[in-house]
Amino acid sequence: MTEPALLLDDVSHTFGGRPALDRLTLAVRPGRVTALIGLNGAGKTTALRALTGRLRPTHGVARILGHDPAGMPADVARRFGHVVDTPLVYPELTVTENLRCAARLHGVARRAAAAAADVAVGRMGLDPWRHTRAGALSTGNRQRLGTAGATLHRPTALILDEPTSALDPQGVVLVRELVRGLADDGAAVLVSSHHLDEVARIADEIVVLHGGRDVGRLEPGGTDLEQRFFAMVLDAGTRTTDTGPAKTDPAGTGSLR
Ligand SMILES: Nc1ncnc2c1ncn2[C@@H]1O[C@H](COP(=O)(O)OP(=O)(O)OP(=O)(O)O)[C@@H](O)[C@H]1O
Repeated sequence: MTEPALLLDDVSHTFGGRPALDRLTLAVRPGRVTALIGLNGAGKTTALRALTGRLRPTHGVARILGHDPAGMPADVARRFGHVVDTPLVYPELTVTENLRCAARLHGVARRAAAAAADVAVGRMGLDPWRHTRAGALSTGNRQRLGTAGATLHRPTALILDEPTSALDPQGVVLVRELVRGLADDGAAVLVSSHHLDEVARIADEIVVLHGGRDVGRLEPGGTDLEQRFFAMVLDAGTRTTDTGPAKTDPAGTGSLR
């Protein structure tokens, strides 16, 4: 079996004594998309921050392509892409300039960077805004730009924290195609989301987090995902963090917000 390209091994983290992650182990192998799903405060972003090296976990090990994320060699860092917290976008630069910059930062040669930026503009539906300053973009288009910048070098390991949270239905489809395309080319992708319907369409595996713990897996092709999600969360109890009681979804949107 191939080695995981993204790995959290027995990772725990506390904030001021409060557990945010509790012995979480997660491995994403090349060609696979894993979705992390959970209620607000479940620990999704903390897990992704630990994996990207933005947070040094209290216990356990994080690895990106076999390396400590806080000290990746440059050639490994160039095969990695991520958007966690705020996307790396320069507000004073245009969409195209930002993407060229992102390509260069990921080690793409100058001439190829211009071409990669053009492809990324098209792929994320940003053509009407290619000469717009990033600071003047709508929230959704800024999110499209962040995702484009993190993926235009075709990373082999990719982490996206709620990549569709601000997107319209067209943007959701574009992100889905992008993520699936990268995975089909061999990338390992870890994506967090609140939207079961959406992750069921792109993920090979759905990991349910609650109170910082892995409380079970959902089969993306399965039925009654939402019911099974809430059953897992209720089973796990409400003993940790500020996750709070499980919420229902009266609007039937499939959103867990
Ligand atoms: N910098 C921080 N300082 C203190 N507590 C934090 C910090 N970041 C996260 N937490 C706490 O850790 C727990 C997990 O938070 P996290 O942001 O990882 O959850 P999440 O699943 O991403 O939530 P959401 O769906 O709301 O984005 C929560 O109890 C949160 O309050």
